[in-house]
Amino acid sequence: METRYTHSPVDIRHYSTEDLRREFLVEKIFEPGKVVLTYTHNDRQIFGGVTPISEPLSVHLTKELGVDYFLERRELGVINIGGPGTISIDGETDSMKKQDGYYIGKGTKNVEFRSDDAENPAKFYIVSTPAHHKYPNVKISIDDIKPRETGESLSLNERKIYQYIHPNICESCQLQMGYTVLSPGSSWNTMPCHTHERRMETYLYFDMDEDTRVFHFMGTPEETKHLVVSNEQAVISPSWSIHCGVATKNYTFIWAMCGENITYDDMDFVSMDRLK
Ligand SMILES: O=C(O)C(=O)C[C@H](O)C(=O)CO
Ligand SMILES: [Zn+2]
Repeated sequence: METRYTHSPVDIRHYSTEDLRREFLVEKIFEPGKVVLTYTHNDRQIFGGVTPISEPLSVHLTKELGVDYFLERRELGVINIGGPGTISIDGETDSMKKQDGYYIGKGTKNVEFRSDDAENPAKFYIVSTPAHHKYPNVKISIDDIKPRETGESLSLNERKIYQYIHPNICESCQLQMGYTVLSPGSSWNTMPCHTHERRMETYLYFDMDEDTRVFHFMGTPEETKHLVVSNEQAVISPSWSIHCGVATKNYTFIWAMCGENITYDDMDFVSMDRLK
């Protein structure tokens, strides 16, 4: 597991492109047959990819977290963005096609991920945050979520926001997770942009062609910087940072947040005249 430490807005003022990418971009999330995880000290979120091929995969973190098993003091969100697979949770197995998700509560001892077809493996994107209460495990299908339809094609930001781990769907201690799909012809996400001082967030960009790039904006509203992001790469967004992007073609992203509250709309919107 790779560790990323935290920064103040002043720290990044003189970062080169390379410095910014090293600190805030995760370039490889899905590796065949592997569990690839990043631990950010921003609210201690762990995120990454589980890509089983012919053997099942599980997350084994004990010494790293000072516990006997991964979810002893954590909760977990999962969304499959690859081929069909299954998930076994303390012996109970459920199918997981593309866009199926799961909330898995604290205290769950065994989570095993499998692909149905090694030629078209499942890609489980997982996010875990500290938790001090057990809430029930819930399977979440995109079909059960009424998306928020937002933006408009004339502003190039028409998109649907599917809130998977959200009080409307399931309980959680602090994890919120969802899936935003840009309409064809739209390319801006989260514009007008916002910060949320009370929560950090990570973004995984995917469903992009090989040559599509997202220009992800970060930094304080008054001093923005950007990261050029390819398919299936993730960005860490500290609480003080804006997080929005524009791409050369439509795309999809998974956002995951944790911190003080689970109030999705608790955002500090940034007026256009502040952006620099
Ligand atoms: O398209 C959007 O707008 C989003 O998906 C925004 C994220 O959900 C977010 O930043 C929540 O704080
Ligand atoms: Zn946000």
